[in-house]
Amino acid sequence: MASTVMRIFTAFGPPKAEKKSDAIRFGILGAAQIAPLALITPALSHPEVIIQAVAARDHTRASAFAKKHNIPDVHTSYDEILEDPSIDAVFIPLPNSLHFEWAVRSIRAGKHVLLEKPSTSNATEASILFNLPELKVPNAPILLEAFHNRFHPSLHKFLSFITPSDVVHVHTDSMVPWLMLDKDNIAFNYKLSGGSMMMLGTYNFGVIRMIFNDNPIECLSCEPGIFGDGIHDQCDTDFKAKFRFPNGGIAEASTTMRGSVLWKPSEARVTHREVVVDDKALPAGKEKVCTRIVTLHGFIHAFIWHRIDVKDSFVIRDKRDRRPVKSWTESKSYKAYSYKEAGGEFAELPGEDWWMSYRYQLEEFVNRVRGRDTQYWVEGEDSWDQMKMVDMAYEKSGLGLRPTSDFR
Ligand SMILES: NC(=O)C1=CN([C@@H]2O[C@H](COP(=O)(O)OP(=O)(O)OC[C@H]3O[C@@H](n4cnc5c(N)ncnc54)[C@H](OP(=O)(O)O)[C@@H]3O)[C@@H](O)[C@H]2O)C=CC1
Ligand SMILES: O=C1OC[C@@H](O)[C@H](O)[C@H]1O
Repeated sequence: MASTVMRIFTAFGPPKAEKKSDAIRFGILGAAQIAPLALITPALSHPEVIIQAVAARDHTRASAFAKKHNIPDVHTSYDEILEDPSIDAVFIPLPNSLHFEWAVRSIRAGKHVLLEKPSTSNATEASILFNLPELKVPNAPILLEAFHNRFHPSLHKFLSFITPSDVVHVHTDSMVPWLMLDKDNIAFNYKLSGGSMMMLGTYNFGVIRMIFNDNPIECLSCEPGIFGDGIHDQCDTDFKAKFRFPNGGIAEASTTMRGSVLWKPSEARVTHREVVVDDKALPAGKEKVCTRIVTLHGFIHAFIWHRIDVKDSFVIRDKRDRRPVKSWTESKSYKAYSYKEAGGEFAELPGEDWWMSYRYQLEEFVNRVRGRDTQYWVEGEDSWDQMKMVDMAYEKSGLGLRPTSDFR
């Protein structure tokens, strides 16, 4: 317990690294609520990252934000950050509807881009953004959808217990307590491309796509919940969706942004088909089969808490009539706050148990900018596929796609 408290305490107040003289200088577009968690805090412990500037629509607010977070420069507009030659990279934590425009503008200004999730409002925008000619030239800017949870060691440890082709069913759920978001939140504003699938469900969809290592063929059903007040009703406050994958497997996703006050960690539960297990000790005429269920509790905020449960249900049966002779289960639980703790193939990868998923993500972003190898990355095509899955669900829900920006 004491070590958990210490780990979380250090995650939010990490040791400050001495900055290298050629550190990457970030500008932040918007004094966003998420910026301290997603970038400013992780940057403290990174020797190659300096948060140099912030701009907000309201200069007084930007100045207060800069003072609070020790950011040296305050610019008067987002454009001014893009025009600043001392800025190497930008973080875009704007409402979803503005991701596309400001990512395109930033890339055209030659800045590397860390872009909040979801990458765009829909797949049309994603296809334009991730196929920009400016991204295909030598020394092109780096563009990353900030899918922080996908960089955490726990997710990779979890995936190491899964055989994608054998997955028959996936359950995922995630929630935000209702107290955390009022009706004015950008999450419930259609013009700003809000909705629970955009804000939270996208994590469920991302982890489902990683589990199958594939994209869904079809959204079988999608039932959204809405406020029903005639104002916010194009935005889902919660949803339940079902998808079919190319191997025949089914994935279910449910999310609520009106959850109970008691926070429940997100959960991804994966059921495999029954497979025959080689066992030389078995008498002729008998076979051993196994059905595996792997659960990751805490697939979004794994750095706070997570647990991976692996449950193998074995049966020894008669081959002729499939009559069970013996059955038993073997269960084991794991955690992986660092790659060292994940062990095995991961053991030598960098990180500390107090690194947040955002810190792991920043490590890889810097590696890419520096032209170094990355052990994990979310490619542009992956982000585009992700938005196709989001679109599939919105189409099925009857709420329709989130609006496409006019910006080109
Ligand atoms: N990675 C994560 O864990 C999380 C990611 N997110 C993502 O981050 C992004 C921002 O979320 P969050 O920080 O909660 O958002 P905020 O409500 O804090 O808004 C972000 C910024 O948007 C700017 N903005 C620009 N135009 C508008 C407008 N028309 N209406 C409202 N705001 C505007 C504001 O900038 P200004 O300061 O210039 O006024 C504001 O600071 C979203 O894309 C969301 O999906 C959200 C939560 C968690
Ligand atoms: O990105 C997010 O992660 C955590 C949630 O609390 C938040 O609403 C969401 O946008």
